[in-house]
Amino acid sequence: MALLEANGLTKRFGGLVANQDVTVQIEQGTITAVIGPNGAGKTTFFNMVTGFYEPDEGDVLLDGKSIKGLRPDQIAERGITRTFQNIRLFKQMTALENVMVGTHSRLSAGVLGIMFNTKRVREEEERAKVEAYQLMEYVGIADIANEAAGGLPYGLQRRLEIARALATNPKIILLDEPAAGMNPRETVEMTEFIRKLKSELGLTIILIEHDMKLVMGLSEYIHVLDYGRKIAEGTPEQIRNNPNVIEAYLGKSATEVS
Ligand SMILES: Nc1ncnc2c1ncn2[C@@H]1O[C@H](COP(=O)(O)OP(=O)(O)OP(=O)(O)O)[C@@H](O)[C@H]1O
Repeated sequence: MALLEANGLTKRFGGLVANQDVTVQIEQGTITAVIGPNGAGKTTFFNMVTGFYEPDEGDVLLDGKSIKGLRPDQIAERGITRTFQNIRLFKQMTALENVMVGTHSRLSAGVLGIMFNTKRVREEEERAKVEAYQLMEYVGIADIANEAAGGLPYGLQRRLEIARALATNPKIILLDEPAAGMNPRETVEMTEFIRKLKSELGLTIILIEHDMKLVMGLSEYIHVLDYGRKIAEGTPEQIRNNPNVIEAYLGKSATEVS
C-alpha cells in the first residue's frame, strides 16, 4: 500500500479548475517531484494534501486512512509537514524560536499549563529548546540560532523553514520550491541535504521545483501537471522523453521540431 494517496483531487476557484481529477500515489521512503509550467496547479495540490485547501472532489489517504477535511495542524500531527514557496517564518523571532514553534506543536502541556506556567510547562520549554537546537545542528545552522529569522540570507531561511518542519517529527515532508532563489552552490547543498533527509531520517519527500537539473538528479519518480490535470508520471528518464511533457513546457512547435 502506498504511504500517501491522492485520489481524484479536484479544486475549483470560481470558473478556474486549479486541479482536475489528480491521482497520485507516493511510496514510503521515496523522493517524488511534482512539476509543471507556471500555474499548472502544483501548489494547489500541496495545499489540498496538507489541509490548507479542502478538495471539492476526491480524497487524500495517509496509510490508507482519509485525512480529507482535517486542519493543517491535525495533518501535521499525523505526520505530514511542509514548507512554503514564499518562506513563512516569524521574522522578528530568533531562528531557534522559529524551530521551537515546530517542536511545541507536538508537546502536551495544554493551555491551562501554559497560563499558569507550571513546572511541567517549564520542563517542556527546556526540552523544546534542546531539541530545537539539536535539529538546527543537524540542519547545519546552529551558529545562527540566536539571530532574527528575518535578517538571515535567503538560503539559510529556507533551511530554517525545513528545520521547523522537521521539528514536528514528520513521516512526509512537502517542499515547495526548496531551491528557489538559490545560487548554484546553495542549490547543490540543498540537493545533498534533501538526499540526507531520505537516507538518514527515512523521510518520504515530495517536492515542487522548477530547476530541472535538480529535479532530474534528485527524484526517483515524477508527476507532471499542466492546466490542473496530470499529464504524465514516471521516472526522470521517462519524463524527459515524454512528448506531452515536452509540449507542455515548450509549446507544440518543440515536439514538431524534435
Ligand atoms: N486561492 C486561490 N484563489 C484563486 N485562484 C487560485 C488560488 N490559488 C491558486 N489559484 C489559481 O490556480 C491556478 C494554479 O495555481 P497554483 O499556485 O497551484 O499553480 P503552480 O503550479 O503552483 O504555479 P507556480 O509554478 O507559478 O507556483 C492558477 O491559475 C492560480 O492563479
